[in-house]
Amino acid sequence: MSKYTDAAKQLLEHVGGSENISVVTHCATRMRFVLNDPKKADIKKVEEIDIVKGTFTQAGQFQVIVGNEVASFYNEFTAIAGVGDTSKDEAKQAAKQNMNILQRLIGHLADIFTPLIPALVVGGLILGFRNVIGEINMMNGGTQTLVEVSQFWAGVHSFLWLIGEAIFHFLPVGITWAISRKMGTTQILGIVLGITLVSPQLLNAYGVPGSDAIPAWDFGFAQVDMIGYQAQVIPAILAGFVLAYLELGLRKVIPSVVSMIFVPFFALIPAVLVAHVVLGPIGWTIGSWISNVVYSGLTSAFGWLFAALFGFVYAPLVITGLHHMTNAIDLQLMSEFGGTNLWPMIALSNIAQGSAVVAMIILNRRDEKEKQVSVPAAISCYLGVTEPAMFGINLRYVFPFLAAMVGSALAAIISVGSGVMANSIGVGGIPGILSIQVHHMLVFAVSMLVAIVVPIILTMVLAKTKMGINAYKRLGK
Ligand SMILES: OC[C@H]1O[C@H](O[C@H]2O[C@H](CO)[C@@H](O)[C@H](O)[C@H]2O)[C@H](O)[C@@H](O)[C@@H]1O
Repeated sequence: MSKYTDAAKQLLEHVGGSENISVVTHCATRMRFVLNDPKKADIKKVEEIDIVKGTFTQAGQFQVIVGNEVASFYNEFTAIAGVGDTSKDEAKQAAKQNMNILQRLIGHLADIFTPLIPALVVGGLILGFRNVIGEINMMNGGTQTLVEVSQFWAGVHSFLWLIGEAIFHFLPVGITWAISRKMGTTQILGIVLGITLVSPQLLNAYGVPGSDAIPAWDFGFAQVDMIGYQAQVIPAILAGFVLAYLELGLRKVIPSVVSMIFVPFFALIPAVLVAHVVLGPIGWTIGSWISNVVYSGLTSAFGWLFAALFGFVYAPLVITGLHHMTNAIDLQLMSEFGGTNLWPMIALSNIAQGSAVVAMIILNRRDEKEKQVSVPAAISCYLGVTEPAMFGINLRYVFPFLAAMVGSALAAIISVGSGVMANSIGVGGIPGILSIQVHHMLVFAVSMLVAIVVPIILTMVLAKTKMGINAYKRLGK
């Protein structure tokens, strides 16, 4: 019996038992259910469970917000419930859901990038650390970097790139794997497909612009360029879905007695071919187009407006669980422009939510019970995970949530307005500054300060207004 056993049993009962669970997965902070009959879930009782911070229903998916311990809780839950994480039904269920094309696309992107987040965050931390030791002139009176003066740090810098490269340049492997996982198809085939997009046999994507001759497969009647898709998102997404749909289609027509041989064979080879002949070049063009639009939008005269809007709505987007789609754009920006001006706003929004909680800690300093939730929630926000803060505190009172959104919008305007770029996605909280390009660190620090100070002051002011007083009354405080 673990410390999660009781809560897991209660959750199982209140979602309607194992028979009512079609699929259960988890992301960084929440359990995500596809329920056979959503009406059988007793939402009120689920929300009363100690470990549960809140619930949310998004496009037919019932999400239960647990917080940072969700992975351990999930293991206990699935062991008790006797259900696994992915299932063939998942794709069918998703298709049944009543979503328009845009909602489906965003939902797909969120599902693909959620399992990649731990690797992306480690990668961001590593690149951030390399940034500090390799770019900041902190030695010999500010004239040299640590790497320049010390063989040890030069070795560390070079070694860490092994991991950084594996995460960011070999990302297509993660994407095609995540798609096969999401679609309930054969995961190893997804991995193999991804490797064929970044294989060392190909000309590295980063070498393409300066290359005199592009190697090609010569089929006699036609040649196909042997180009790698390092760090490219869209080619991998397109190829991953082609493979998954081919496999799902073939499973229906190939007799099960020979399906183990013929399904992978007839799914993988055409998928790799189509990936290199059609999808790769098209996907690369679409990816460049998307990143150019976002980058131009943020660097245009109206950049501040986009920034204000993004900064304001990012936290509500996190509530829906669809925010992970921004990773696709960040990664595309990184491959196109060597950095992203979108991700710094994400870190700022997370910091702003944490700061609103800090204000609530100060305001409710005598409330010991609330402090058990609010203190860890604020720390978690400052380290990039906001659900415990939003569902545990800010959304319950509402006004701190609003104060954080305003602070986030202002900080985003400063960040984007000053041209801040991050080298990569990083830890989306205070350590996020390590991922910011060195010459932008100072101004980013200013926007961080705004994301801290404005929500704190605004939350305190709003607490004294009708909005704040009503919130306290509503919560019986
Ligand atoms: O849903 C979990 C969290 O997802 C986002 O944060 C995570 O992804 C960020 C990159 O998009 C990364 O910077 C951060 O460190 C990760 O925790 C979101 O920004 C958070 O608000 C959310 O809690």
